[in-house]
Amino acid sequence: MMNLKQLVLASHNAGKLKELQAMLGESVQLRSIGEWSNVEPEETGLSFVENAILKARNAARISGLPALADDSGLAVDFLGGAPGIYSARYADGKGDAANNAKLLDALKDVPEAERGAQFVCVLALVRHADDPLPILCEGLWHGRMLTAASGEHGFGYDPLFWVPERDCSSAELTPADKNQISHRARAMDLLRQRLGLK
Ligand SMILES: O=c1nc[nH]c2c1ncn2[C@H]1C[C@H](O)[C@@H](COP(=O)(O)OP(=O)(O)OP(=O)(O)O)O1
Ligand SMILES: [Mg+2]
Repeated sequence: MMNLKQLVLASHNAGKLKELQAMLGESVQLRSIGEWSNVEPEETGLSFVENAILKARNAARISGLPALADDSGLAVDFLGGAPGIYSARYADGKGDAANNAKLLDALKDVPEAERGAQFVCVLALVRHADDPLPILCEGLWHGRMLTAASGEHGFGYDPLFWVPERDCSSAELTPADKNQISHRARAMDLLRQRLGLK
């Protein structure tokens, strides 16, 4: 269907590259769009799907290769699904630590029963920049919001996300374990099926 030996990952997030490459194994080499450009496209979509497609098209256009994008985020029940597609920009672009501090503060008086949340991941694969039929796969991961950060692994909101099936934070999981059960793992599992890689 296309040469899948090399795919450009339309992401400037090193955490995503590491996780997605580990999930794909050695059969597909993911090359970061950072090899071509450090300019990040503006994520103007209103949904994870729209932003994933927009990022994938941009990377395919710049690189001339098929491109995979990951648009993901954290949807907190008490906040009506925020920060959602705005997760990376929640604290106005000040980074993961500021995002986490802002979220802890927003949830500081929220009781345990109302602290449900889910990580969302949408993967979009385009064969070329104007591909009329992007492959789309999504994954969700249900958990709860902790009242303090815990753990050193992972990236982003991992230290604040309690994983019921492991009884620890996402940042306390080993990378290999997170890559078996995360929202990204679920989306990638579907993508591998769609591509006939499993
Ligand atoms: O497994 C995860 N563990 C913890 N946090 C996570 C995870 N997955 C997404 N997240 C958070 C990070 C960021 O705040 C937002 C993604 O935003 P998103 O725009 O998709 O990614 P990004 O700007 O970091 O990189 P890029 O757009 O170049 O792919 O959700
Ligand atoms: Mg982004």
